Amino acid sequence: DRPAPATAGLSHDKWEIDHNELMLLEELGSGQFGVVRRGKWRGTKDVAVKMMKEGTMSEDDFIEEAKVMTKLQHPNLVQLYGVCSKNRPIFIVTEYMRHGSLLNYLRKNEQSLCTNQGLLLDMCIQICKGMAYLEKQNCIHRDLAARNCLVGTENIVKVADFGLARYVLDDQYTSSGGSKFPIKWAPPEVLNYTRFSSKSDIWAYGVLMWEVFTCGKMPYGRLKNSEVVDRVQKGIILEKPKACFKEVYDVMKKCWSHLPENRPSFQLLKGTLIKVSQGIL
Ligand SMILES: CCC(=O)Nc1cccc(Nc2nc(Nc3ccc(OCCOC)cc3)ncc2F)c1
Repeated sequence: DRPAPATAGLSHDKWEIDHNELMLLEELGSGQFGVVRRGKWRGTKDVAVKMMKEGTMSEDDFIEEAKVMTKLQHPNLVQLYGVCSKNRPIFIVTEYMRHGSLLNYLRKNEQSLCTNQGLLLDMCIQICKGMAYLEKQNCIHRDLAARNCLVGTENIVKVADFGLARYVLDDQYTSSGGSKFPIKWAPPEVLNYTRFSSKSDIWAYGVLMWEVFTCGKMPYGRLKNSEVVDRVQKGIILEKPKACFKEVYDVMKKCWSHLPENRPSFQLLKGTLIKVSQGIL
């Protein structure tokens, strides 16, 4: 596993990274948390550095959580290397993924991807493996979507920002009535009671599969959030993407079972998807 970062010897916390060991390079983009830049750690290691805009997150709680998150290690999870918490803004240092967010990757490569169902299904299976690991570790993502997955070399796909949603202070983002809440990825029990679980992650995963097989379309098109809430409550689900085998759409529909207990676990889903991929390819 990863070598423990050498700290300046001041703090004996191995998740603390000395910012003097970081060289910040080009900006990669920005999220609701602040700016993300590519960086070099100890001169050689490519990293992504999320510079947390002040006031966007409950920092002390997050730093507590960082100790746990550095222990979550899986080939399909973007590895958290550590935090620079001795200064403000705090830096979150993670593994660098060359091709950026899955959503942008799907949209940019639509031509070559939308005829390659095998590759699209393989991406979904990789994400399912990462999520099955989180499920086993009792870690709920709360914001699973193609925008929060990242693409590396050789079509490797990883889940990012797992569990981070708990530390966002902006309640426009955290409350289901908020303008920035990801309504289109939320199941009925989250819309009504904000009840998150691995089964609400499963619903979001079904929407993520729909994003993958439409090569990055916006779910429910330009419908307003209130219209989407109305449809979801009535049990109206997303239509089958054109470039999608019926067997794959059947899996999406299972993820969108109205009751959480009728949805599969990621563990079960992983086996089903692998069988489907062997059957149709
Ligand atoms: C959802 C808001 C949010 O966090 N967004 C957000 C934006 C930017 C970067 C990250 N994070 C990470 N990015 C990379 N690699 C990366 C590589 C290329 C790239 O191309 C941008 C220009 O494309 C034309 C973007 C990202 N590796 C690890 C991350 F952790 C997260």
